[in-house]
Amino acid sequence: MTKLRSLLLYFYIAVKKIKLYWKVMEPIILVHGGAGDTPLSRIQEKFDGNRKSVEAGYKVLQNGGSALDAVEAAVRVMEDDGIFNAGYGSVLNLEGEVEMDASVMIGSTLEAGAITVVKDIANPISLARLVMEKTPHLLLAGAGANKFAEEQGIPRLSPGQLVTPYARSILEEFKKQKGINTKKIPGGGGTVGAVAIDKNGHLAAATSTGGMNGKMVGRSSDTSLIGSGTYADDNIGAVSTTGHGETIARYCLAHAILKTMQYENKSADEATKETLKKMTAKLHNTAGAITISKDGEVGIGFTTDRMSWAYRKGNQYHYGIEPDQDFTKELE
Ligand SMILES: NC(=O)C[C@H](N)C(=O)O
Repeated sequence: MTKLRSLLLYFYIAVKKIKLYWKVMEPIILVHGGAGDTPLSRIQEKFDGNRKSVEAGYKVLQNGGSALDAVEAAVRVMEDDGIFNAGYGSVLNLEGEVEMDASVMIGSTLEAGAITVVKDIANPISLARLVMEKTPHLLLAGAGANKFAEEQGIPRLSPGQLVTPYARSILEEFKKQKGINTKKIPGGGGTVGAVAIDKNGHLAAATSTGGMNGKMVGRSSDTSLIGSGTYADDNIGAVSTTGHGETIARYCLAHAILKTMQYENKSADEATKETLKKMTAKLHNTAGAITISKDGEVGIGFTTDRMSWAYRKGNQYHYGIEPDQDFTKELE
């Protein structure tokens, strides 16, 4: 009997050690569809878009795919949707054009890629990934980034193909209101982002945006800046942010959230909410963020009126858009 007991104990310790060595994680994909004053009429469409995005990302993770592949797949779905301010549906600059920013980062090696002020491509997030994987650089801008896209075989769309009637209408509204109101996010946000942890415990983050409605031509946003819009580190967590870009960039928001987790021993949710509150108190402007910690904790926060978000962990699907909202669904 004692022999059997010590054998069982031995087996238990061995399994624990193996698990520690090959960190087997429950995969999670968490997405956002932008922080801002989303009109009530667009809430359901945002929920639908976030659900499709989570489905795409989770499928990758379920099949044993990497966090990087999952966040790219999730963001691509939202870039194609039309309801979000990214890819098709991006807000317009003062001259009525779409100029997009995106960034991606992997937590295992801290490799990252970004693009800014890019025109006429469907999926900026995939171009950011190519910058990471195929160039010695971190960030490509404007005409150079578009040239690289062509070299990589990414089709160039015709001018105006990414412009939706909604984007055109809010630019008109913005122009009527005369000029850039730096304290508000004109156009109600809608940037998209995703963070994921895969079964090997690796993290990745991705963010994509059309920027700000009525922005100056050539304006580049926080979404293209590693540390502001996007950050991932397997030793801490992964973050994607959204909101007033100039404020997020000055606060290095994504990195600030992770440092709060690392040095102040806060959970992903505490760090996300508290860092956002501190940023808003100091810089008097608003934002939102989503976070996954290295242990698979989820963090969601925003100081804007709304931010649509959704995640899947196992068979649990969670989503919301208002403060403190958390709808839960049990999936098959
Ligand atoms: N809604 C957003 O997230 C906008 C983006 N952060 C920007 O400033 O361009």
